[in-house]
Amino acid sequence: MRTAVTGGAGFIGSTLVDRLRKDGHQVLVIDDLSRGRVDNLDAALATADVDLEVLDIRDDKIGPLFETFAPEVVFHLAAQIDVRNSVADPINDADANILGTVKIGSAAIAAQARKIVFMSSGGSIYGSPEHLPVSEHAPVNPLSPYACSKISAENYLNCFRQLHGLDCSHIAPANVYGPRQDPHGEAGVVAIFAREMLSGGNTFLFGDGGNTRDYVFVEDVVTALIAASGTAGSGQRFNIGTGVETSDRELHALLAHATGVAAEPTWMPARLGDVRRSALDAALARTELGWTPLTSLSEGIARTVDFFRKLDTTSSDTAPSSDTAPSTLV
Ligand SMILES: C[C@H]1O[C@H](OP(=O)(O)OP(=O)(O)OC[C@H]2O[C@@H](n3cnc4c(=O)[nH]c(N)nc43)[C@H](O)[C@@H]2O)[C@@H](O)[C@@H](O)C1=O
Repeated sequence: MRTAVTGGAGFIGSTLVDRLRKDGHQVLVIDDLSRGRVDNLDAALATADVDLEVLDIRDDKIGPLFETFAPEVVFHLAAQIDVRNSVADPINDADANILGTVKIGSAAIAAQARKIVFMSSGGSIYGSPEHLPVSEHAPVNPLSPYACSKISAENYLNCFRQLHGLDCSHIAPANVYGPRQDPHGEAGVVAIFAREMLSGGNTFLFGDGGNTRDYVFVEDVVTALIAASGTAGSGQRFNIGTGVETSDRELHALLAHATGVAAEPTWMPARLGDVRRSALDAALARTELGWTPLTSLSEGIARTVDFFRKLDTTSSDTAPSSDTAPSTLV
């Protein structure tokens, strides 16, 4: 199958590209490298099956590029991913995430692609829901421009599906973690703790350390993206998470165990804007996509720590990939 992956040089995107390539697909990566890294694609680009086009998703060249490559499926992961940045600069966020999606969707329609699989954000679009784990039936309640832009992009793609027959599904993950996550970003606490513990730095816990998150391993998210590229789940959003809440304190202890570092965290006041509890109900993905998370948190953390440990010994560059590239947070 011919596939295009926007944001394919980022943390999630490049993991997706690796899987698509191993499954025998042709991949066109579109990434402006604002956050993504070519290093993430080193193995993929060494093959004849993967090409990288360094381009902003809003560039007019996207149309002709898609017409020439003729992807059957477009995985759209490129986005402005910083929630705080979306609050400070909602116009930039809307420009990248809404207009960028309209551009990618229009190019996919013109190139007669079959489907677009969109990276939404299960962690942000429901706000602070009453019941956890939250299902897709819960009302959306965007508390940031970022969440607004993700919901808006879903709506545009659903509209294009009805207007033009370009099929779509939306993958809405919880807190994604794993190798290649950017430890220098605003979010991504697993990568942040791993890097700090391995390099002898400080780790911080905010408030009482009792915030909870649903941590889902990047390989499991990639499995969901690929499962959604078939005919199932037409026009639907799929929450992708484990349904399990892990507190910041518990996460810190798991990372300390995996790195073998016993350092105590530095306690800081609670951060304004931090959600208290978060977990996603992925029942729809289980029934419709046959998806289930295969990686336990302890195994995923061990693999992530292993990645950062090797990076330390093989490179002086301590800044591996970013979240989903040009910019995703989920
Ligand atoms: C939907 C939503 O999802 C994510 O936001 P997040 O859940 O806040 O992600 P995080 O990895 O920054 O924090 C997770 C937990 O970990 C705690 N925590 C402790 N110590 C540190 C610490 O040192 N750094 C950070 N960042 N968090 C820490 C922090 O207080 C929180 O309880 C982002 O993708 C975000 O962009 C987004 O939109």
